[in-house]
Amino acid sequence: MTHLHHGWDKQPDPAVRARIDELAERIERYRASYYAGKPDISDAAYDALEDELRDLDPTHPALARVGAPVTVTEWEKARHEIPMGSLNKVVNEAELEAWAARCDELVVKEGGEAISDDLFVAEKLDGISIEVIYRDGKYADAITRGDGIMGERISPNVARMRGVPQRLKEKLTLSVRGEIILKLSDMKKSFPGVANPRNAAAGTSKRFDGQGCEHLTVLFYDVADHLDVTTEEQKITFLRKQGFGTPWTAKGTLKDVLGFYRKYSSEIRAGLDYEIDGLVVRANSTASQTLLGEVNRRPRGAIAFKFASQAKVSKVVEILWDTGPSGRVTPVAIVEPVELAGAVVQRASLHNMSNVRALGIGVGDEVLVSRRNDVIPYVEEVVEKGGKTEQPPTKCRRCAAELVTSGEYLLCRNQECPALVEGRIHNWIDAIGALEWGDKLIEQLVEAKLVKEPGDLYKLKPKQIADLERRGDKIAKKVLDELTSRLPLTLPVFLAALGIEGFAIQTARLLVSAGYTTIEKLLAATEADLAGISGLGPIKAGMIVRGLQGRKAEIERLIAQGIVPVTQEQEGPLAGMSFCFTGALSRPRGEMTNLVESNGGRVLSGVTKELQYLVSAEADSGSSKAQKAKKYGTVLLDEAGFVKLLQDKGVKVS
Ligand SMILES: NC(=O)c1ccc[n+]([C@@H]2O[C@H](COP(=O)([O-])OP(=O)(O)OC[C@H]3O[C@@H](n4cnc5c(N)ncnc54)[C@H](O)[C@@H]3O)[C@@H](O)[C@H]2O)c1
Ligand SMILES: [Zn+2]
Repeated sequence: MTHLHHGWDKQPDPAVRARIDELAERIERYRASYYAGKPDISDAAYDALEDELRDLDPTHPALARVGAPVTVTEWEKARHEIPMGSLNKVVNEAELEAWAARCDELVVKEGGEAISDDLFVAEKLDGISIEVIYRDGKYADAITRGDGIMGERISPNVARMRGVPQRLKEKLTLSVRGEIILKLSDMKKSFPGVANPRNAAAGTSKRFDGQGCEHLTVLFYDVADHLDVTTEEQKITFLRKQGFGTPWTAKGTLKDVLGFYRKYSSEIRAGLDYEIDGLVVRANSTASQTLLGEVNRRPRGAIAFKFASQAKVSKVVEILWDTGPSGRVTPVAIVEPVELAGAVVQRASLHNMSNVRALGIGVGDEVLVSRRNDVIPYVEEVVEKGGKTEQPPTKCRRCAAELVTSGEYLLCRNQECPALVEGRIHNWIDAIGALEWGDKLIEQLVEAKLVKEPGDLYKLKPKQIADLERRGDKIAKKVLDELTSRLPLTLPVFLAALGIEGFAIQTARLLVSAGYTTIEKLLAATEADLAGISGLGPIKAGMIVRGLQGRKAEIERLIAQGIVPVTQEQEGPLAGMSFCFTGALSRPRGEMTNLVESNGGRVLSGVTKELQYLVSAEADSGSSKAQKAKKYGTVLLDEAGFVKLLQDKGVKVS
């Protein structure tokens, strides 16, 4: 971290001073690009830097500016009748509560009424601010925010946008404020290849030829003075009556607002057809707003309640290329420690090789690290280059084998690579459910070359384990007992333990219930044989066959050692039971089949001698299947009887 908290009683040290100056200079530069519709960095990175500056120097003039000065363009400059401001922001509930409490205190002191019980909320649209002027009810002018005082007159463009009436319902002269946005559905339809609606809206709305403006939308949220209203609610009602499009709004108490915010953060936001970056909360009463006044062209009686962005800037110290258990090489950035969502972060994922290339990241770079919903932190972007761009390695860091590229990934294909061996052993231990076997022990055994494949586990002598660092006789006995206590393995467990791609336990069970009841039968199966099994398909069938063939020698060694999967009995509470479904049942057939199979039972398509249970809508139906079943002595069940049987066996049925 370049800064830590330091007391304001002291003069800031020169390093902090330098960081302040650097941040201020960069912030100005980023703003200029951003308001021209060509941001250099993401909003999250920008906000992180602005927050950092605010922490270091809360009264820095760079923080007080609104928008950016208008640069020379084809558009005519125009002065706003009433300056267009910005909003202060809060990013969590505690900050919002503090804002409301402060407002209440100020208003009450001035003889007004507390605002917390009468707030007005609107979606905070992530677009471009615009002032639109009507004269005698007719559309007259549209001016961008610019630096808040002077903007650009882009009237012909805005006239073409949706949600902007040419005429009002009444012959009024007034100035309204709104946000130019590009709806996501319109972006998809009319702006192929564009990913950021805000930037597209900014660029398009300033095109001199006006092309594309017909796909933009303006939503209005404010009407300047001219009117005789006493609340925000009346303003928005007025706007809607005059034919303006508006964002969603609501009135409520502080508690209501917190509820809206949670609902928006957790679900509503994701389903909207346009982007919002928070909610705007204001005192509903315009009198209270006037009492509260403004500071730095930011009203005190209103606040941007932004959705949390769990991102901070930090510096890359090192880039690691870890080979994982599947051979995949995952790049990880080691960064200077930063606190994110309550945790100190030092490692951030870079996903894969392609991503490293796309980011152009290197040691020494300033990066934006984020952590969302408790997932592993990752590097979102390079904010500023500070060093050489990282070149992906050509050799595995674990085994020095040449790496190969597969799609977006780098892979170590050396089957003897310790990372892969560890991965396979790990998978075996997990699948058979042996306890006491930690990662570290597996690592030690692989390192000592005592274990190369699962079969080697069963050859281990207690002394070999006991002699490892920090182990001993007791541990050795315990882990070896665990291992043998799991024998014999059922066929599905044996198969899943091999860890073949696309071959988890469910799939293994499916194969067994489809008649592949021995390992020999499976090894003899072709892709075409397996592809015919319902629920498998050709892709999985291919993976299974190739995976099994690739491990054939190893499987044979296991069997030769006596690790023979037991095949006669399946595992699960319904092991050894068979069912057939017929007629219209209330649950989908697939669900019933899955219920049986995932608990070790078998589903047959017709009534045979070996069928134990026939399940139909009515247990005593006279259907041909039912008659046949009676002849064979098959038990007839209705759906309720079936459910009861499963429940009696301990199967959960929802
Ligand atoms: N990426 C970059 O380089 C960069 C640079 C500068 C600023 N920014 C971004 O710009 C934003 C800050 O600048 P700002 O002052 O333009 O906006 P702001 O986020 O501070 O919010 C104020 C603006 O919100 C808009 N708004 C939307 N819905 C509204 C509603 N219902 N009621 C009232 N206002 C509403 C208005 O245009 C208003 O001017 C930040 O999100 C920041 O990340 C990014
Ligand atoms: Zn390797």
